[in-house]
Amino acid sequence: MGNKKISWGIAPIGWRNDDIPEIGAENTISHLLSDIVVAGFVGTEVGGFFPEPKVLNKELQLRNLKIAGQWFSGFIIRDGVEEVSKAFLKHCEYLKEVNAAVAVVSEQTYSIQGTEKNVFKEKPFFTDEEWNLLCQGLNELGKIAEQYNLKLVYHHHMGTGIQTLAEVDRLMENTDPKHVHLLYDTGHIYVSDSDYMTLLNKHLNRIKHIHFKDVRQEVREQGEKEGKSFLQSFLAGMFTVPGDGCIDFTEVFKRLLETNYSGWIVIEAEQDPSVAHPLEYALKARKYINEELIPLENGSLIKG
Ligand SMILES: O=C1C[C@@H](O)[C@H](O)[C@@H](O)C1=O
Ligand SMILES: [Co+2]
Repeated sequence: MGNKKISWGIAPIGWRNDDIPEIGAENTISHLLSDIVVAGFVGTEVGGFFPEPKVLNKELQLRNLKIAGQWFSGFIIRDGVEEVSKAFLKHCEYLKEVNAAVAVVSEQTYSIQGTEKNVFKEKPFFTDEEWNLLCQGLNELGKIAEQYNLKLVYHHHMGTGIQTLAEVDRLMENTDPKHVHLLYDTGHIYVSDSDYMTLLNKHLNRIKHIHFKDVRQEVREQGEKEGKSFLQSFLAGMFTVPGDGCIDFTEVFKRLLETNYSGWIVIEAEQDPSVAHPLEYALKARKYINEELIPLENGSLIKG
């Protein structure tokens, strides 16, 4: 039997992308959710185009799908935690209604992820005072999430103040492990640091949510040479599904099994859906999981 402690999901980002809402706009919620079932995944994350909880729950129920969580852009440094808490409360209310497990938080103050800046060279850095504000603020948001039975998982991200391993280390050291957990995104840490195992090994006990994102090394190198932005990089095909890029997910998955990881692993591969057919890539991801990862559990080929 597949490992019951791990739920395999796939994010809407291959069909529609909140960072560039125009692309894939023809993909409806029914289309997305049905594709997810066809590809053999048990859930997804909420995208910006998702409907109100009642409508979403009906669509999920019809397909026996679950919601893992949803991204939240925080501006704790820019706006202060009081202001951010108001929006975060609403976010958590929505997530509770759709029975999600995690609230994915990323600090977007000074972020260049949606701009035309060179994502390989122009990321922001926080001052000591800003670090304090952020860490204290995240502790507060984490407590709010718990009131809704959710875990706050912090998403390190290219082009933001929390991008590198050193920055993740500092964030983990200065936030309360009771309230602030970590989302491990293989693609973001690899593009940033050319390494994905150190973060995993160092912060295993804080990791409560995972994004499996693979990287096409040649596209990454070309993007770096040309000084591409984050959006230009993913449109050029920097990211792909596990098994299609340079990350060895067997190494990652073995480590997760050894340490009894329990929770979601969500495939998250943003590409231009007019270039990379979303269902084709979802099926490719599932094939890789079934053939290369699940057998590492017990030699079983049954879907998890
Ligand atoms: O988890 C994510 C959510 C997206 O909005 C983001 O840009 C993407 O890169 C990601 O990892
Ligand atoms: Co991610």
